[in-house]
Amino acid sequence: MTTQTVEYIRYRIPADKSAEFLSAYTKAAALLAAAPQCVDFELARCEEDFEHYVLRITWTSTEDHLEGFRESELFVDFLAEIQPYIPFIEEMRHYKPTTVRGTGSAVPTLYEWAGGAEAFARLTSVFYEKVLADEVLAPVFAGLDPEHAEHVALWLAEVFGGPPGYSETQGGHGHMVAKHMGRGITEPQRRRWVNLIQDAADEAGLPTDAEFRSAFLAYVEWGTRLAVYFSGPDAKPPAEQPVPRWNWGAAPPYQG
Ligand code: HEM
Repeated sequence: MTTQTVEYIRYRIPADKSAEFLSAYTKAAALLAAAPQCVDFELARCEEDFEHYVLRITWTSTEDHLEGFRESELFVDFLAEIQPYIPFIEEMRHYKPTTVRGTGSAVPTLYEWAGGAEAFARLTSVFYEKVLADEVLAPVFAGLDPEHAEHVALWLAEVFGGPPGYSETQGGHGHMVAKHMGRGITEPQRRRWVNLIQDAADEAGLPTDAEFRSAFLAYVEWGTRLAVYFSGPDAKPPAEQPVPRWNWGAAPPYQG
């Protein structure tokens, strides 16, 4: 359970003070942005009743907010900006996030964008043909289970936001990671894996747009580096964790 807490501050600002309120918060925002206890924040104005504003601030924890930020020099400057509006606060409390959370379907998943299950099946089948013909990787995958490519396709599909096919038929994150333990994967092998999966993505016709490929490669970099770590001598078996769910990161899909 995260220690993060979300503070909601509801204001009712008379119409004649609204411009100066927004200007004060524009300055106060720089102080929140500089606070190491602040994760993110947003001030929203009510569409139905312009006098109502809600400021949402996510803090690393309630304690960090009350004993860290509130005791800091930044807070002195922050307070100087927003003090005139304290009498207009209607609610100021911390809320703990519950497990009820999620994202909607406004943004397609990487899985949908790639072309769904068939796209990942094409990808891994081309990829493992390349792997088995590759002088660096062929020895690593000698005696490969014929279903390996299909399993990896299920894994990638699930990671990129598709159905939980790997978790349901093979196991969770720990199961997948365990397949790499003791294999002593080297950096040249890892890098070849990364290069070949990108070649395979081209040949299998996965989208080539900048946003998709940068998100795809980000996961491949992350995943292969974890594979190297877990294949090494110091690796401890991972605690069972859910399969990671990768998303678009800083560059969402371009939908013109
Ligand atoms: C993003 C990176 C990676 C992903 C998503 C991935 C995925 C997987 C999955 C899902 C399995 C289990 C397959 C099954 O359940 O049958 C597996 C096994 C394996 N992986 Fe990876 N892997 C990655 C990186 C690597 C790298 C860099 C290497 C070596 C260069 C590697 C070598 C192997 C080997 C040798 C196995 C065992 C194959 C077998 O069952 O005989 N993997 N991988």
